Parts: sequence; structure tokens; C-alpha cells
Amino acid sequence: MNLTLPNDQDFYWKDGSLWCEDVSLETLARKFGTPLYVYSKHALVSAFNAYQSALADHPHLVCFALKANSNLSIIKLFGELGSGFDIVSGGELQRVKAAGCDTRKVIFSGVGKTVREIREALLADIKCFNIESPAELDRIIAVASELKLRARVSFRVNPDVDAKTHPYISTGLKKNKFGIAYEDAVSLYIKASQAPELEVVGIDCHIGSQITETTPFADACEKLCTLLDQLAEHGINLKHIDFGGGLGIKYGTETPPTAKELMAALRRVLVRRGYGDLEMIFEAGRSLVGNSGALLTEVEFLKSGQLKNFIMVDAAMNDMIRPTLYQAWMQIVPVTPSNDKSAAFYDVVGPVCETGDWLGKDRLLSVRQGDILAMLSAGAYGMTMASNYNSRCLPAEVLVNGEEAHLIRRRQNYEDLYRDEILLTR
Ligand SMILES: Cc1ncc(COP(=O)(O)O)c(C=O)c1O
Ligand SMILES: N[C@@H](CCCC[NH3+])C(=O)O
Repeated sequence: MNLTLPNDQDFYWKDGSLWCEDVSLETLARKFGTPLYVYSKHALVSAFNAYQSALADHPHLVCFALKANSNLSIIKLFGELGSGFDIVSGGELQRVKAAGCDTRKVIFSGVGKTVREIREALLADIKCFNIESPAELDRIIAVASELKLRARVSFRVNPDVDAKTHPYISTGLKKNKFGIAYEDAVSLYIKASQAPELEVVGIDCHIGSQITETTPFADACEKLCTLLDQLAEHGINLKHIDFGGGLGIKYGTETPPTAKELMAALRRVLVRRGYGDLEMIFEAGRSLVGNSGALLTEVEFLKSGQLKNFIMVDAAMNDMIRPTLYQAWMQIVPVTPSNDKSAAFYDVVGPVCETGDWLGKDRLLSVRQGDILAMLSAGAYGMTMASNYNSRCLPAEVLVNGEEAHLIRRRQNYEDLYRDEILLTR
């Protein structure tokens, strides 16, 4: 595979070493230790602005999906750029508040919202609940009635389109647990519109993640427009259409559409179907943060197995689970390549006691003990999916802005591992 770097504007080669903006990754690894997540502020801002400029001529709200990366400093940065937020838990709502951002720009998705979470979101005056089941509709009515508040709602409709992505991250099919059935949508909208506790404001779908074509989005849009036609016949007219997230990024050889291309495809459908004036909402996660981050890790040992060679690094599946969970391919490069050792094929593995603890397989690399490797495009679903498995401390996170590198999450220490546990003394 002849590969270029996935984001060679913000992570690029200079003087024989890999840099993030105006700081070398080697320097960052030595200064902050490894494993280390490094994010480029410029990349984050550019990704957000790509959506903003593609949508500039239309009413819209880009809601950053916190599940992709929920560091407070990153939430705050997007908030300052004008972002809304897509949340799926009370904890994520609390993060939006803790970052000092506007909860009235929050969209609440998720199939299992608890009474407590609904209460908190209503009190925070969020923009909209994306309802995912008839039972949730009843629950929101009950909580709104108890609080004497009106909930703004939309239904997440399952358009049953194939997003052509990994089965674990495709969500818009009939067999998935997400959303309400397309066939049930009209009757649920009628019920919701008759409830005084609700204001029915939108329609929503989310068909999957890491989608690299525009067609599935356009297909979903057509299906939602057909529903909008049917709802209009019942006098139900909505204010917004929410396309969820899902826009893919470049990890290796993918060529995903740009935000501009995606918007053009959606606008074509909306305008043709007579819904060009609706506010367009996006719950963008990966496409805002994925290519903005790298995971740095140090080579602990090289090991020749019976059938394979291994590079043992100090990052593991607990720090970055995507490769083993989805067989995801993510680029791994030495940050300061040298040719004084001949290249060989290696599996890049961590120290966790699981055969599935790998970050890359069959990679042609020339490395020595002590070298720093960078796993690229690691800004989405990296740190947020990290765990303490094997009692490993969570990595630190650094945000680079030009020549400056700010620590935005300190590395955990051993005491952090059991701080919440209670040692029974008898
Ligand atoms: C409801 C919902 N919205 C938004 C997202 C963000 O998706 P992505 O990171 O692919 O943009 C997800 C995750 O797939 C999701 O489940
Ligand atoms: N966590 C997944 C995507 C799932 C998105 C959540 N709906 C990934 O790393 O690709």
C-alpha cells in the first residue's frame, strides 16, 4: 500500500521527523510521556469550519457528537466556534455544562434515556430529544408533565438504508436496536403532536458511522422527505431535519466525501422535495475530531515469535480499542524513522493479557526499542473508549496550538485506579 498521511496538513514530515503543527511529536512524547493522545487545534477548527462553510447559506446547526471525544477543552473549543452538541447520557450533558457551553444547543439521542436523564435535560432546556421508541415517548410526556415543562421532540426514524459500513457501526437497518420503525412514524408523530407536554419540532435519522459515500445519506434523506409529505397531510409541519452523524474520514486508502460534497447531495434532495428551508442538523463526531488526533506510544521490546514478529508497545487495546473491536486499520508510523535496521513485518501489540490486544497487524516497519510510534487518525473513539483494563492508567491528552502544547488531561496515576473503591476492613 502506497500511503500518504491521512491529514498531512496538521501531521506532516519535517527534518526527518513527524510534526503536529509547530511541535515535533518526538518532543511531545519525551515531554509528556507515552501513551499520549495529541490533538491539533488547527485540524479541529478546520474540520468544524468545513461543515460551517458548506452550510453557510442555509439554516443549520452542527452538533458535535461528544461520544467521539469528550475532553472538556475540546467541547469548549467547539462551543466557541458555534457548535451545538449531540449527547447520549446525563454524563455527556454534564460535560457540556462543565465546559461552559450552551445546553440550549443540545440534542439528546440514545435508546435508553432514564427518567433522571430526561429530567436533567428538560431542566437544562435542551434543543430537542430524539425519541427512539414508543415507550420513551410516554416517559418524556410523563416527566415533562411532572416538571410542568414542555419538551421539544423529534423521532429518530430508522430509514432502513444500508450505510455500507462495518456491521458493528451500521445503525439504520431494520435489525438494529436504534430508532422507531419507518412504518410506525406517522402514528407516533400524531400521538406526540396531540400531547400538550410536547412540541414536535423535527425528524432525525442516523444510519451508521464511517460512511464513505454520499448515496446512503441521500437515500435516507429521500425516505425522510416522504415521511415529511405524509406528516404534512396530517397538518404536522416540522422545523428541522437531523441527518445524524456518520461522515467517514481517511484512515488509509478511503476517499470519503467532503462536508461540502455531502451537503450538496443532501441539498439536491431537500430542494427537489420542497424542504429546502428546513433547518439542517448534523450530529458529527468522527469527521470533526478523527483526523485531528494521534496516539503516541513507545516501543518496549521487539520479539520474534515462532510465526510472527511482534513490536511490543506501551499502548494497548485499553487505550485504543478500535482495531480489535472493528478490525479497524489505522496507520502506524515511527515518528522519527531511521533506516539503520532493516524493515520487517510486525504485529504491533500491547501488554494486555488478551490475544486481541493488537493495534496493527502485518506492518512493514523498521524500528528499535525506545522508538516512538504514532497511530494516526486517532482523535475519534480513542480516549472515549479507553478503559482501565489490566489496571492500566489512562493516557494523558495534549492539545497543540502552533508552537504551544497544552496538557488537557493529566495522566492517571496508580491511586486513580482504585480511588472510588471501598476497602472493607472487616
Ligand atoms: C445517534 C448518533 N449520532 C451521531 C453519532 C456520531 O457519528 P459519527 O462519529 O460517525 O459522526 C453517532 C455514532 O455513530 C450516533 O450513534
Ligand atoms: N466507536 C465506533 C463508532 C461507533 C459510533 C457510535 N454510534 C468507532 O470507533 O468507529
